[in-house]
Parts: sequence; C-alpha cells; structure tokens
Amino acid sequence: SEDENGVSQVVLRSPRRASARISLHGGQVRSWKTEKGEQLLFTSSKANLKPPAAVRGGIPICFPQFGEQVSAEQHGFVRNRMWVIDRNPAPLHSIDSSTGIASIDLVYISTDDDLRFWPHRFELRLRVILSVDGSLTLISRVRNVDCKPFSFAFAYHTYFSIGDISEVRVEGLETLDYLDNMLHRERFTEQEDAITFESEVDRVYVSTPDTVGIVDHEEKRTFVIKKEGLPDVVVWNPWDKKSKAIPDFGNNEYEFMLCVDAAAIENPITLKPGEEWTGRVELSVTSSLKH
Ligand SMILES: O=P(O)(O)OC[C@H]1O[C@](O)(CO)[C@@H](O)[C@H]1O
Repeated sequence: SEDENGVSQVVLRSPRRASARISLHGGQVRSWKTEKGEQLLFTSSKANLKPPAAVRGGIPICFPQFGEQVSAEQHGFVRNRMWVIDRNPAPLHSIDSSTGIASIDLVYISTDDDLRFWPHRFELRLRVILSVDGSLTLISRVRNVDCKPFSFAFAYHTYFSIGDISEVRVEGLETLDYLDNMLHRERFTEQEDAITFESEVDRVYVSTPDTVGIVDHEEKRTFVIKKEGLPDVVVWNPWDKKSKAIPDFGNNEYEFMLCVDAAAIENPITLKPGEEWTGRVELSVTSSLKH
C-alpha cells in the first residue's frame, strides 16, 4: 500500500499491468489506469488532497444522501470519513481469485458522532475488483444494523477523464425522463438520441437500462458502464461558469471530465433492521466507438 498525506492507499495491479488505487479516505477510488498506463479517471489539478474534504476526482461515494439536503452534508458524509480494510470480507463468489483478479475490501461502520448527521446505524462495505481485462468493478453493500428501518440514496460519483467534452456522446439514456438539478429537479423527457454537451448539464436520469456508454471521439474509446441495483444515472458537467465557482476545480477542466454516476436517487432505498442492499457497477473501456 502507498501513503498520501498520511492516508493509506491500496494499489491493485492486473497481470497485464492495468492498475487501480483506492484511498482509505472516503473509500475513494483515486486512479484507474490501462495496461499502457493511461489514466481513465479525472482528478482536478486544484484538488485538495488533505482530508476531510473528498478529493475532486476519481470515484467519491455519495451516501446516505445525494445532492443538497437541508440538514445534511451535500452528497452525504461517508466520502469524508476514514474507512478501514475489511479483515473479514464475504467470500469472492463467482470470481475465482486464481484467475489473476486483484481485489480489496473496505468497510465503514457508522459512529455515535455520525448520528448527529443521520440518526441511523449502518455498515457500508465496498469491494473493488480489478479484472484481467483491466475492467474495474465496485460492489457496495449497505447493512442496516439499527433497530428501526431507514431509507437512503447512493451514487458512485464517477469522474471520467475524456479527450474533449464537445466530442463526447452519452448513449443509452435516450427517451428517458430526467430530473434537472439546475431547475429544482423539475422532470423532463430526453429528446435527443444521445446526450452531447455544449453547456452545463446536471441531471438525474431515472429508471435507466443497466448499460450506458460514453463515446469519446477525441480519445477514440468508449467507456461502458454496467450496473446492478442502481436504477438511476447522474450526468454532470459544470461547464465554464460553474467551473469558476468551484474552488478545487480548474477553470477549463470541464473540457476534460464528465461525471456519469450509477446511482439510486429518485426512489430512496429502504432497509429494515438486519437487511442489506447491494449496488454494483462495472466500468470497462474499449477502443471501439460502439458500446
Ligand atoms: O462539489 P460536490 O459536492 O462534490 O458536488 C459536485 C456536483 O455534484 C452534483 O450534485 C452532480 O449532480 C452537482 O450539482 C455538483 O454539485
């Protein structure tokens, strides 16, 4: 493992030298690289790498809330907390570890202090798997260890690194409804057959298919996002004006990043005491422009 600002990070490597780096701060994936060493996740050059704030980039985890809430931190608080390595992880089911798979299990167990932000006790486990083909899988499990039911939202706030935002198409969300975060979550229906970008976009697409693609013409590659237990997809690019208003974000960096988050937002997930929810996302990249 490595260390950044006194925070432990775990590095996973595939037999073909693809890699991923996960920080115990927020259980945040901070890097995902191809076999050739290309970085696939965006991190701002102005990112604040010192805890407790989540680092602007990689894959912060938004839980138990997404977005602004009256009495809670934007996007929940687990992204600002120190997680630990899970010394007693559930067995790796369908994946046999002898096939060169690299994986790590982290866990965040809520504290008495957290009850000030959200009055429920929970355990959040994260498994990160780097496969032989270089694809990256994140499996989160939320367990209700409280004595009463609770409801939450969840998102893998994924900052993809892209070549040029004006040359990108998001496919798989056509004709779907979305909640526009720029208009108080007013509901609209997507009219385009693919999402392209020429201004700020901040939307939650609801009841989406389990596969979505980001076609990056500049880099001649396509990110494929496969998800389970996460019905919604957030699409966010701050464009120029909002970029200037975000302190840990460079003014023109919006041209080289796009957030496409597998999420559960529209209908909060409810768990009774003892129940557990699983949200899984698999990220892969192909050099074809078809997903
Ligand atoms: O600055 P953060 O709290 O990480 O949030 C970043 C972004 O997330 C979003 O909620 C994405 O929908 C945007 O509104 C923007 O605030």
